[in-house]
Amino acid sequence: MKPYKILVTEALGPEGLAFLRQHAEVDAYDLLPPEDLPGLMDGYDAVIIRSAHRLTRDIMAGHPRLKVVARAGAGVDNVDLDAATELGLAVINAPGANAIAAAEHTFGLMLAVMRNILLGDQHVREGGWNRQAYLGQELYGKRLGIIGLGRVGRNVARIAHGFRMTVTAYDPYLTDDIFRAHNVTRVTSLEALLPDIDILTIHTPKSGPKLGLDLLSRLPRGAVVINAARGGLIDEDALATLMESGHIQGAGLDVFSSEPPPKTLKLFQFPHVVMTPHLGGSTHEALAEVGVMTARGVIDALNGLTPPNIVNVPIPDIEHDQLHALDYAAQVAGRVFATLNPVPGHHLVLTLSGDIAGSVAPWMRQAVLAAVLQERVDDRVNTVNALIKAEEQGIRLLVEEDGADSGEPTLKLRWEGQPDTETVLTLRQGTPVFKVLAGIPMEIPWPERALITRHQDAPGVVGKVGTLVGQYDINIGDLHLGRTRQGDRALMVLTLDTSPPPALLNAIRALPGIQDVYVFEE
Ligand SMILES: NC(=O)c1ccc[n+]([C@@H]2O[C@H](COP(=O)([O-])OP(=O)(O)OC[C@H]3O[C@@H](n4cnc5c(N)ncnc54)[C@H](O)[C@@H]3O)[C@@H](O)[C@H]2O)c1
Ligand SMILES: O=C(O)CC[C@@H](O)C(=O)O
Repeated sequence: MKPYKILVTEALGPEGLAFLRQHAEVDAYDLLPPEDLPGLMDGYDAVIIRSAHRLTRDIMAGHPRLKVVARAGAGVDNVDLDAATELGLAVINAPGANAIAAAEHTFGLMLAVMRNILLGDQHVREGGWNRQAYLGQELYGKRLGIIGLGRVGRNVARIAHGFRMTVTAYDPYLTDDIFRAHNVTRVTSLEALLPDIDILTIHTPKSGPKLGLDLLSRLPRGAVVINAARGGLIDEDALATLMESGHIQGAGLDVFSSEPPPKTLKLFQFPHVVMTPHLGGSTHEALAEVGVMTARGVIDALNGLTPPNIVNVPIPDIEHDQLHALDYAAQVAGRVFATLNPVPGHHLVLTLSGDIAGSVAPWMRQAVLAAVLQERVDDRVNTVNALIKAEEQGIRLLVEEDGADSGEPTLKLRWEGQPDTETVLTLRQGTPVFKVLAGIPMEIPWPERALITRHQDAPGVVGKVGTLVGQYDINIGDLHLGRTRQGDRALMVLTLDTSPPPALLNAIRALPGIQDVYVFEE
């Protein structure tokens, strides 16, 4: 029996489906009627959609088994990200997997408009041969303006250079280096871009700038407009008005405010508007790439790993193995800290140093916080929703970086004002090593199975615990002792070769001087 059940609501590349089927029972539809989705969500660990479905709060809430939702594509505008995050659902996408396809489709639309390819085709099919009527224009030497120089925008720039176009772009979120690296002239406003280009193409997310009558009118007379990004970025009524007046010569549209567009769409009247049904990412190659990237992300997320294509967690740009090791360290530190200090404070102080300071810190704080909260929140809590759950619990996280940004990654945790709760863990060659536990300095490479006693430092305690463990035929692999000072608070950490039964734990608890016993097992 496979451990997971996954619903795929729309055709996914066969390679992606095959990967999913290695790990999960998969119910895959070529196109699930969207109205059937709400009734089908129960019982799945993950749901993968493409373009025909929307994952709203109502649809995602109330399914205890659901852990991951995925958009097999670049944009995630058809997933309610805030709701998914609050619900602790990891959101996966496939950034860049169809960027080449979308960029090539952009040029398909551009050439179709500039060279009258569809009109010519129709003319020939109708028996015509009027070459003069379909005189076109070259791309060579034209001024291309790109809004959004991301994964698709950069591929568009690359292809444009092949046509010997001059390329200018507007993208306020990127550094100058990226424009230089792609040989693109940077402008810092739409007002600076629009008047000086012949062809405009937009490649932002749905949240990008909306081009209405005012902005589109700034294009020079005779300009061409392409939108293969998201419907609504170009106002369709404004475009129709400017097509009617001849201000805009032609347009290529792959996406629409409403898909499919209504029969009343004014743009249908204009022969120089070329339209395709959201085909930008629809190549065999892109679907294979999208399918595999989405499937891997979904399975990794279900396995508790942090895939690079998770949308609602601030993933650091580090190697997968390093991330995995840090994730484990965060889990261990948070779990042990929360167990040894069961009475929480209001301010959790987390100090990060070494390789986890800087860009790794935003993710690390969520990972640690999730591990701490998992010990005390009934609801689902994970790296996705840790900040929200902490707020609900009245816990504020104070993150400090101690200035050392190289060397062994080290996490220090304590409830503010309670030095006895301090826990320090270092990641040494991939192994978590505690250096302080509950305020007591100790050096403990973390084992797979540990038994910890909290006791009063007194003669005989160690021997009595050891004898009891032996009576249950359990081998002790390692033993560490620490205390604040002679006769005061003490901790003993035993590495056990097999699991201690409840009767043994009760017997240890009953020993004089023992305050508590905890077991940690992988
Ligand atoms: N038609 C299709 O089938 C198809 C296929 C792939 C991608 N897409 C869409 O194309 C668009 C681009 O995809 P991508 O993979 O390149 O995304 P991306 O995230 O890699 O790039 C988007 C770029 O837009 C920039 N941007 C964001 N807001 C902006 C603003 N207000 N002004 C200017 N720039 C802004 C970002 O800085 C980023 O560089 C998305 O909407 C995506 O959903 C459509
Ligand atoms: O092909 C698709 O289903 C989606 C393509 C596109 O909208 C994307 O966001 O990647």
